[in-house]
Amino acid sequence: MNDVATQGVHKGLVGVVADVTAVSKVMPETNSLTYRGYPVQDLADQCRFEEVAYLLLEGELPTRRQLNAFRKAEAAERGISRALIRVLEEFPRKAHPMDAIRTAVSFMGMEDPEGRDTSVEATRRKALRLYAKIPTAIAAIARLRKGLRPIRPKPELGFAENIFHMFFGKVPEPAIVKAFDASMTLYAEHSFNASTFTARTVTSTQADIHAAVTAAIAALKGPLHGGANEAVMHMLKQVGTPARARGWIDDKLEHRALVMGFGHRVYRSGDSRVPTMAKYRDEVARLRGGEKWLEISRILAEEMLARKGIHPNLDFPAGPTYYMMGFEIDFFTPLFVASRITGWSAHVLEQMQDNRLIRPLSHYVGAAERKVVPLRARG
Ligand SMILES: CC(=O)SCCNC(=O)CCNC(=O)[C@H](O)C(C)(C)COP(=O)(O)OP(=O)(O)OC[C@H]1O[C@@H](n2cnc3c(N)ncnc32)[C@H](O)[C@@H]1OP(=O)(O)O
Ligand SMILES: O=C([O-])CC(=O)C(=O)O
Repeated sequence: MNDVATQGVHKGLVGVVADVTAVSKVMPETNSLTYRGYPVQDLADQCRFEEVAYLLLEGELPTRRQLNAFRKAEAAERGISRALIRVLEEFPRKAHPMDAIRTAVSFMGMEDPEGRDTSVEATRRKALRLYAKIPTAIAAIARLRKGLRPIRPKPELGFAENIFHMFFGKVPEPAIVKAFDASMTLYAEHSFNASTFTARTVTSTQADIHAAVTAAIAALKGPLHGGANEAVMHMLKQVGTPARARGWIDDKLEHRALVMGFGHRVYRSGDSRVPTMAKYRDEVARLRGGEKWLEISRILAEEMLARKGIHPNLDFPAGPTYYMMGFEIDFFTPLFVASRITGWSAHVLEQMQDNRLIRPLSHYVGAAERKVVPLRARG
């Protein structure tokens, strides 16, 4: 095998700057992140997710009047069609909800009144419909697979409250809603991560936003990306008790296994979003009696840093937070979708407005050129 590095190959596109963006800035040197110039921690603490969604889609934080109009428009689009519900009813009960929401978004594209219109104006309207309808579809998937009827969205509820209402039929206390809302803000956007880059690649072919988002959901599912928030909770449950945590990690590191929720391609000394998410996780643990998960998490993080020099990423505190809120583990990555749809849409719009087909090169290392032997002579 040739030495690929000497051939100009950037495996995994490590270190490659593929385009410019004005959506967000990831700064590993200071462990910080801004959305359109605003520090993500400040957005999570001081704004509602609806304001952040508006910021990502429109480029500026909304005035009160703009926010009211945006909320109204979103609330009016929350409903999903009977046809989509019938499709969801047919899905196998054992289907992973990420596969179900990926297929639901693909179906929404076929139903959308502007499905084939790839103008910027139509794409902006479709982005709003996706942002409004995705939570409704995810909650319907959660209910239907238990044999329960979906709960209709309530237009008078905020984005976060409405998700709890559609999943559980009730809205928890404000501190839990705030923690969830902050997680939506923290998950919303992160420059050219694998799923966003996938959405931009699909958009670069002039395919429509539903195609781009369907592909982005497929990319987010993997455990090296969004799927890690589910893997983290499975891992914490497998560890089981704080007393077992050090032995568990000894075993993993001895076998050179990945410890989920740790490491990051861009951040090397800590993920900008972790302290804020950990603060809300700790509050949820206090309210829900989940201190055991905090103690296991503390030991795993301490050991990973001391022995491997690797820090946790956002999925590490987010996974147990969703668990303590009562969500089933295989809905954690779909909840990530409900947030990241805003970042994906902002990137789709940005790509459309200054497009060039994304098409890198490859360095060939296969067989040398040879003659085709006809089938009858191949034995
Ligand atoms: C929202 C998000 O998508 S955040 C990311 C969520 N993903 C996870 O939590 C999955 C676990 N983490 C990982 O697999 C990786 O850290 C990734 C995929 C996120 C980043 O991958 P890369 O940039 O290719 O890894 P990187 O080059 O930093 O790895 C360096 C070394 O650290 C090791 N390492 C990195 N992460 C971990 C981990 N979580 N557990 C154990 N070892 C790890 C690698 O195996 C590698 O070891 P080696 O040099 O002996 O081969
Ligand atoms: O940036 C990445 O590679 C992954 C990530 O943290 C995200 O998408 O939020």
